[in-house]
Amino acid sequence: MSLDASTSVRAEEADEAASDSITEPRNHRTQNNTSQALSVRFDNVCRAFPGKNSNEPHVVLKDITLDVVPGEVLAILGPSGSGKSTLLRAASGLDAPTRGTVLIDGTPVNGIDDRCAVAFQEPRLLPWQNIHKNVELGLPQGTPKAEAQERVRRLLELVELDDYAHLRPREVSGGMAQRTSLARALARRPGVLLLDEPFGALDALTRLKMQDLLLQVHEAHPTTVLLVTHDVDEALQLADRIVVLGRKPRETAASVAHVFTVPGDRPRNRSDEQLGRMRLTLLSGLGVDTHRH
Ligand SMILES: Nc1ncnc2c1ncn2[C@@H]1O[C@H](COP(=O)(O)OP(=O)(O)OP(=O)(O)O)[C@@H](O)[C@H]1O
Repeated sequence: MSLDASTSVRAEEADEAASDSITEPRNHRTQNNTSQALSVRFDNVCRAFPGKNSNEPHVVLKDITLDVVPGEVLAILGPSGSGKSTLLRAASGLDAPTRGTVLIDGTPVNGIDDRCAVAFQEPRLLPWQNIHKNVELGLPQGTPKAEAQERVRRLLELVELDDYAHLRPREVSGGMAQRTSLARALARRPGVLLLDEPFGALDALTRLKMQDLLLQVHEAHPTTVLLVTHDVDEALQLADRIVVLGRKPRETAASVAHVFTVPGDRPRNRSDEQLGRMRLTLLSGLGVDTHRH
């Protein structure tokens, strides 16, 4: 994001928006300037916040140890408040663990990390800029002009917005705005793409279309993806593995309760029986009574 754009972002969005001001990754490029997918390691990550009504800290995440291989799509599921977004923020450097380390490509994350790009549930576009410009804002600073134009053109094509590039965010649908946000994140060619409920605010049909689009995007840019979602079916459709965060009885802190490897190649058949069984297991792991389903 250019300096003038980043300085005009609303204050309450400033910390997340800082992830959009990430500059060109320094050491993670191949010679043809495509990004490499990078590994992510959560090494004994704990995060506690000051307790609201007591001196006791509010421990949210405890002893999270997890390896994500380059190019993997990892979905993170868990009950509301179990620390999914907090875990993602630790990977992006928007937040820091109280204990433990996050390593990207073997190097600790220390502050906002230019190897990651983040997309949130709300697209957070600049309302006074058109779609083309909003995608362009994701480009690393110093991208040569001709390359920048070509990259934005290709991304707009990839997310099927090439005919709408001249419109402003208020003139497009929620799904189109979210596609713009995804293209902006990809413009940086991140080694790790962090998606926090990216389709959570969309209607059911648009959400399914966006899932298919994300698969196409991942095929075109096979980066490492960490996807926080509440949607079990979305996780089963998109992920190589699904991590479920959970708490022990009488504890506030969540840790890794289960890790599932999702069977079958993508795109997966949504009515596959094996996936259906895994769906029930996941739902019951999330505390949903599955007997009636
Ligand atoms: N900056 C903060 N200061 C204090 N507490 C925080 C802060 N950030 C998160 N928390 C607390 O950490 C807990 C986990 O929040 P987080 O948003 O990571 O959960 P989540 O699993 O993503 O929730 P949801 O599914 O509802 O979005 C919550 O109790 C929240 O209040």
